[in-house]
Amino acid sequence: MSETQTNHYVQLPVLDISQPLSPSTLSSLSMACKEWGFFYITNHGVSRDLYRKLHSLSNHLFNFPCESKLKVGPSSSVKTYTPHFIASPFFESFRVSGPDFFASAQSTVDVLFDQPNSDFSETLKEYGRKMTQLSKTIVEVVLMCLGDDFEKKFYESEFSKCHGYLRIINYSPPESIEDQDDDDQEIVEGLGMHTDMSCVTIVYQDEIGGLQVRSNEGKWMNINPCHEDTLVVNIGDMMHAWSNGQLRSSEHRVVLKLNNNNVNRFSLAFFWCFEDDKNIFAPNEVVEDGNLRIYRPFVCEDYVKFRESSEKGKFEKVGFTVKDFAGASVQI
Ligand SMILES: O=C(O)CCC(=O)C(=O)O
Ligand SMILES: [Fe+2]
Repeated sequence: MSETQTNHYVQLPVLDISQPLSPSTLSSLSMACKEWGFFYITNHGVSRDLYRKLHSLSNHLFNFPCESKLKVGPSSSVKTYTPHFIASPFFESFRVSGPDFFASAQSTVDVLFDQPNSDFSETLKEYGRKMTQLSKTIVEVVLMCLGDDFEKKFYESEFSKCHGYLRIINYSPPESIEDQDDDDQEIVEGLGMHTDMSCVTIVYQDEIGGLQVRSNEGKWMNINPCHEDTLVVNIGDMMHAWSNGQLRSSEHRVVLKLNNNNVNRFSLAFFWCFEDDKNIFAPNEVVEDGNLRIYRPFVCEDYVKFRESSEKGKFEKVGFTVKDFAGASVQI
């Protein structure tokens, strides 16, 4: 199914993560987190060189024959390789999980390569370490958006056991079609509409673009393709539920144009999540005066399992969100 590309770009604040937060930056960030659940970060400390390396090493893995890649995936309890036709015909991904990113990456490499090779795992170890550091800083900043000193009050007690995993994604371009209108470009979904389950997600997307966020009115808005110097951050369901819905976990998707010179789109999504046995329950201070809780308390792992098993949404292509899972029919 194809549809027509829209040309609306959403305006999002850019947070210089290397600098102390000014009151005006905090206020625009806070607005963006509540309205869009998306913002950009810059000066994140990941070099262009590291991204180039990640891209070329990942391509190497994706270039293995399908039969080899399938050996990585379904055999393990964590679905490390997601083949085409799960999320969409154009989507495939490898997952690398923390905290030992090296070991996780190496278990994939060991299945694919005949010879010992640690280039990929070393690089993933470095990227995992950088994303872990960044995620911690981002969670602190996001907590500041909720109230004065909230990072001091809640970071240690609620967020210090978070863990991360990375999804390395290869989108193959759809084949071009005839009868194309010059103004309106035909598009297909590379990754269907979903919300992330994480507390926060950090996305690197290459220059091709295609990431879109759904506005409150249901309109698809483009998120600028960022170059190596800017990353996209979005709020996921866990943070949304913990903040009693104050921070938005927006529906988003990835669209692919039918004619982009046959170039694959490459992206990296790093998900920073609560520990499995965490009971998510918005603290009193987070529930604004006069408001009630909009989610019943739930255990993180149960939500992840609900998402993985829900028929409509085989993990990446999700029809359900935390609202379906823990939305309170009676407010508490
Ligand atoms: O590929 C992208 O740009 C975003 C991927 C994404 O939203 C996800 O994996 O959850
Ligand atoms: Fe996502």
